[in-house]
Amino acid sequence: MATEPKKIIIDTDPGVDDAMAILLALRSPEVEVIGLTTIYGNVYTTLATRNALHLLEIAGRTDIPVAEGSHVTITQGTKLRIADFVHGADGLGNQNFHPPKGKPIEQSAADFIVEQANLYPGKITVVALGPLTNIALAIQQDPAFVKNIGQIVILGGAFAVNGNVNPAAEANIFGDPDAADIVFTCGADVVAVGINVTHQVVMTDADRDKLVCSNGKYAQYLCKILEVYFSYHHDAYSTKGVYLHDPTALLVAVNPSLFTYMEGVIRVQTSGITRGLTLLYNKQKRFAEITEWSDKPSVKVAVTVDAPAVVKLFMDRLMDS
Ligand SMILES: O=c1[nH]cnc2c1ncn2[C@@H]1O[C@H](CO)[C@@H](O)[C@H]1O
Repeated sequence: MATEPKKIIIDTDPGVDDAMAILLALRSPEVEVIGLTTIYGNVYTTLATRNALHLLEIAGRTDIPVAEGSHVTITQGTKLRIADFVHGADGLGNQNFHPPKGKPIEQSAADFIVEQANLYPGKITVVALGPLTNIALAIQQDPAFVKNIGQIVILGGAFAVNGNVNPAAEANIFGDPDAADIVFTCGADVVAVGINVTHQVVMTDADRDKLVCSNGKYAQYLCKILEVYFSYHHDAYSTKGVYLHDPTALLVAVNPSLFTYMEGVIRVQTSGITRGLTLLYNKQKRFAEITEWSDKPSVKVAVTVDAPAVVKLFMDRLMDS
């Protein structure tokens, strides 16, 4: 008996590696993308929406709705940290593509996520690739959301390693630490994939050459937008290639057995010099005192990844497109 594909909503701030993840999802029969919701992070939300619509037009999938998300943090903060130096001013490698023809739907991202979780209780997976504002809003808007949502896969956090914004914080959590703390402690089925895992998954310069030489339609598109992302990595890291953050997290929804996990309680530091720090309590010690981790629900955190298998799946599916 054929199993039905898993319904996923991708909450995204495209972004070069977001584009990789979205195109990979559209090439993955294990999942059905039922919507994209947008958020600030790699670009501002308005541009994220435009890029999401653009990517669906490139892919010939304008049947998939795009719902625009929040322009401010969960605490109404407007001083956002935008990573245009990683992805280019347009978020897609400074290619200045034509504006998309399509428009976002009238519903907000949070309303769309809540509605879909209600329509298909236990069946929807949200793959969150940016700051977690929209997901926290969904949790606040609907008390039944936590019970209705199937799973929330989060690209975010730096578990027992340095961050990528500063030594304490990873970019998506740093973008809205208050929202992240709400999502990690909400009680839903949450899986976190931090940069301790995604930094093991590298697309090398040689892999890029392979993409360039392939006839895959999506591969050809990605090659156009990769230059800025590659040169940022060459400057910022000593790795010979780029990290596949977003596609790696997407693959948790596609094939969870590519990873191993541990369970524990995650809290997020929301102020001070370690704002955005994610701290996992692994439950190996029973503390005498009540702590900020006591009585909070556990989540799953990815700890290892079959990196060669992830890179291969990514390459194969994009080259064969
Ligand atoms: O150095 C960086 N600063 C800010 N954002 C980054 C950096 N590297 C990658 N990303 C973006 O943030 C997420 C992973 O933390 C990824 O979505 C990536 O696109």
